Amino acid sequence: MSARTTLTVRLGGGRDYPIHIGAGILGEAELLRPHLPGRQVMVVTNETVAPLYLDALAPALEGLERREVVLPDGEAHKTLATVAGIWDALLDAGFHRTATVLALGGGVVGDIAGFAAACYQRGVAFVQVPTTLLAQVDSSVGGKTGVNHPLGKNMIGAFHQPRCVLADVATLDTLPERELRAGLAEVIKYGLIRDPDLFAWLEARMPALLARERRALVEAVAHSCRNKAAVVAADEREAGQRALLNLGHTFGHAIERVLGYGIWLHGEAVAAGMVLAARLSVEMGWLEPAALERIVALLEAAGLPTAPPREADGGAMLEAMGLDKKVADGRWRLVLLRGIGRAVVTDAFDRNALERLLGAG
Ligand SMILES: NC(=O)c1ccc[n+]([C@@H]2O[C@H](COP(=O)([O-])OP(=O)(O)OC[C@H]3O[C@@H](n4cnc5c(N)ncnc54)[C@H](O)[C@@H]3O)[C@@H](O)[C@H]2O)c1
Ligand SMILES: O=C(O)C(=O)C[C@@H](O)[C@H](O)[C@H](O)COP(=O)(O)O
Ligand SMILES: [Zn+2]
Repeated sequence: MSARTTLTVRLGGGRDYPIHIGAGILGEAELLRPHLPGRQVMVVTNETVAPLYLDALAPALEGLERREVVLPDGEAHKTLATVAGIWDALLDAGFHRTATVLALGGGVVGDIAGFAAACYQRGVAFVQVPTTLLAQVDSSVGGKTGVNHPLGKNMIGAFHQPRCVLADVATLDTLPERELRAGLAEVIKYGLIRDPDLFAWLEARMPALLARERRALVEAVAHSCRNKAAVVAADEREAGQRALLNLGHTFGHAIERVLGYGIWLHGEAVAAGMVLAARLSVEMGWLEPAALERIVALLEAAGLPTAPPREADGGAMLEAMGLDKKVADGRWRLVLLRGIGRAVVTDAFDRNALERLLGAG
């Protein structure tokens, strides 16, 4: 694979969009400019990312009417109140329907900014410039935007697709180690749900990824986005197979909520959640114990947790899981595994086994 690559998310109806992946592409105007409907751009970023990357982005926006909103950092700020602050800034600036909201940051900034864009004047253009591994491999693609509610993760939101995604892996140089590892959880997820070759590649290339070798990072982002783009193109609004992207998330979101948002990182909670899903799959006789061992070994190699934290009470986890967005008319659905690279969405799981697994039986 070359140092840079471009993929396309195929939605049809004139809504296809590019994902540009490379090192040092942040300031390249020609990648961004064709996707901006007007001259007004509101850059939404946070207090950590702004001093690191606002200047590097500037050449891409030269000559435009550019404003910034700098949010406080952290999952705890992924709230409706933060979104309201962005709407205030858009109105204060006199921004019109031809404005673009550009998210510069990780998944938290992207989810918040995307939701602000989805609602402002009933929807303005949105561009994603993800600067964490997790955001580059997952959250910047696919159009899920939104915020948390005290009772549940991502409970308030909208589907609002970006016009363009610009993933500059050079920005990952400054990412804290713990955040890099958290991003790897979502990469491993794609291997587990639909790409056994990616899983095997990760088993071989984990040291290179942890060493942040550029080539390995570009490949990991490209493999991940290729998988996500295919799933999203086939099922944009999660009527069916898109729910596979939720592997580990019913458990993971419950961990995040029960501990308090921001205590465990999203990727960490998803890692532990994927192991719980794999263990339940083994209990059901759907997954070979040897596959579970491979999954645990890969997550350990990435330095990720493979069990929920002791403080996450099983009963509280179950209660949180009952609010999951895949629950339909009270019928729970989980993403389970029938092999590495073969996930299913199912309501045919053993409730007693689930309760035993969480220590809530
Ligand atoms: N919309 C989706 O499809 C989707 C998919 C997966 C996750 N998510 C959401 O994404 C969020 C997690 O995103 P995340 O893991 O990117 O966390 P994050 O946005 O909190 O970023 C992690 C940390 O890294 C900092 N940071 C960002 N870029 C940096 C850089 N280049 N150098 C140094 N520091 C940097 C941030 O300020 C933050 O402190 C969760 O809220 C999760 O629910 C959404
Ligand atoms: O894009 C999707 O679809 C996903 O499920 C990707 C997940 O990694 C992501 O965490 C998403 O925000 C979870 O969605 P939710 O609908 O369960 O809130
Ligand atoms: Zn996720």
